[in-house]
Amino acid sequence: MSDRTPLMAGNWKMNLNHLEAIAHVQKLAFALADKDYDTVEVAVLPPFTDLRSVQTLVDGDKLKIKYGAQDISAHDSGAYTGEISGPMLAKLKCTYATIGHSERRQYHGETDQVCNAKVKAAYKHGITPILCVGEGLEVRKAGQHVPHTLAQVDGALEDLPAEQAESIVIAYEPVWAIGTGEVATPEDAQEVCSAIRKRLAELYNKDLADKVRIQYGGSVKAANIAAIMAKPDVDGALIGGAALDADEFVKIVRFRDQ
Ligand SMILES: O=C(CO)COP(=O)(O)O
Repeated sequence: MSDRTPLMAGNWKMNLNHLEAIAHVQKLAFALADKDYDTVEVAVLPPFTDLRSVQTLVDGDKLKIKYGAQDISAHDSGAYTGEISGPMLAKLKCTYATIGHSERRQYHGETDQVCNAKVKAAYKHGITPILCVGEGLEVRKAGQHVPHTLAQVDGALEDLPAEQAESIVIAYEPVWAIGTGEVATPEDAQEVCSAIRKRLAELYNKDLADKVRIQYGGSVKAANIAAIMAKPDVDGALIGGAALDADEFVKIVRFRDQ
């Protein structure tokens, strides 16, 4: 048993406006008992426009739910229309910023180099990156999923000091399992998560690698989370569709009760 606290994070993607966000977080707060947070860390990753509302709710009611952004700019300020900076997210007391989600890589051309700059920008402002990596279907069919994913890890962590890398969260999200209902097997998840941990030991050291939380993401539901979490190198999940249903998300958080 590792002493890593699992992180269950709901990536809402482009869903739930700020009013819906308030209702949703209230439902989570109501359904989760204090003891749930002792064994599992719970986070929501809403759209930018919801963050202020979520912050107000979490602060006002002293909720233990953490929150973060789905992206972060590599720049601190300036002429970058449409972008949201680290200082802005830090001001909203975001704990996390998702970086390099496959949808950002696919639709917004984010490269490993861009991810690397964003990881550094997050740390500069005290925000913990949730770095997303994972292969598409063609790469998986060619049996290249491990080297492909490790190359993404290498690229995003380039020149990142150990003091920062030790707190990073890495989410292994095979693209073919995202939003498709086709979940990776627990063995698939373990294979890549353990390869990522070994790579962290090579890039840094074993102590650091043993501290880093590595999540699985891709069609996670209450019905499959327990089997995935039973694998030794899986330290939580990044949940898309199922996180939009508060009851389902709470069941995922309580995977140990199943
Ligand atoms: O992309 C994901 C989380 O970041 C996974 O999405 P789904 O859980 O909807 O497959």
